[in-house]
Amino acid sequence: MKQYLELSRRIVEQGKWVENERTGKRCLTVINADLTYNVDSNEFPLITTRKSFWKAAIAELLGYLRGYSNAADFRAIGCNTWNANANDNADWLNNPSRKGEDDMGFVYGAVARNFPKPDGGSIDLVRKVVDNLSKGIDDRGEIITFYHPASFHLGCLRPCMFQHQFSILDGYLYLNSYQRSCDVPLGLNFNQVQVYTLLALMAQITGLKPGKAYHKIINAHIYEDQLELMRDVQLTREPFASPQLHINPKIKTFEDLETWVTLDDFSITGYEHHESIKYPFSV
Ligand SMILES: Nc1nc(=O)c2c([nH]1)NC[C@@H]1CN(c3ccc(C(=O)N[C@@H](CCC(=O)O)C(=O)O)cc3)CN21
Ligand SMILES: O=c1ccn([C@H]2C[C@H](O)[C@@H](COP(=O)(O)O)O2)c(=O)[nH]1
Repeated sequence: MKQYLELSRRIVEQGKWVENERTGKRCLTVINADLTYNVDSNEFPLITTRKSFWKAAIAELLGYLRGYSNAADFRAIGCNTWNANANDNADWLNNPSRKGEDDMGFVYGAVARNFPKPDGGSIDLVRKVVDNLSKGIDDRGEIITFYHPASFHLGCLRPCMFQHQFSILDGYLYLNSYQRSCDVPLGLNFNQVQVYTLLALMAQITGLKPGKAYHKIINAHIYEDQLELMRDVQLTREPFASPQLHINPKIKTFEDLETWVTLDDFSITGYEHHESIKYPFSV
């Protein structure tokens, strides 16, 4: 929580204004932030200076791992975050490759699970990483990437948290996650949960002990219509201690994640928080 507040404060105090053409709004922006999460000691990086709807963030992660590319599939598992990008953005609505209501196109997990090969066919990057880690193999390239620039025209949004690399060292599993663009008031609240949970889940299904997760953010910003709430409300609140995340120990394989796992398999204890803040969302 301290890292989140420090980054938010840094943007408020040192950020520069940048015009964003896609949303038509200005963003107060800083470049580069490195956050570390202690998955080994179960310090779940949940925002405490406002109420966090953390389950939706885990649902979004599950949808990515399953390769979903439709906002209705995300809604069905408890996540509403893709409705606007799938259905309310004029550029995407006019894109001839959009396959109707709720279609997100070729994005995120759909890319990683079917990563196109230049010589034809595709590979499943998630499966490859899970299979190797389960055998204790780290080939120094255990990378799940959602980033496929040649396909950007086929999706509603470029991936923001675009790559996750796993490493094994001394029996511990580590994760480095990369994020090119970060909406700190709204997106980061979810992205912190996702980086943490991805390492915890991957360790659990591969039989490794979770170590640290490292989260690198490149462009970290606050939209102009979010600034007042962040500066005058959220940043004036005192944070509480981190809660703990509990994952159903019956989840043992990637197939479990793909088939029966729901949000009921995740719970937290020790979550003390201030009241919710409703930040504006830019489509
Ligand atoms: N401008 C923007 N910011 C983002 O963070 C973002 C995008 N666009 N587009 C793609 C995804 C969708 N994400 C979202 C979308 C909505 C919320 C949101 O409204 N969160 C609310 C409540 C969520 C709920 O009730 O489940 C929040 O208060 O955190 C968060 C992340 C993250 N990403
Ligand atoms: O997981 C996510 C997904 C998206 N965001 C934010 C970051 C930006 O504010 C927008 C995406 O806009 P671009 O013009 O494509 O950069 O969504 C996030 O923070 N986390």
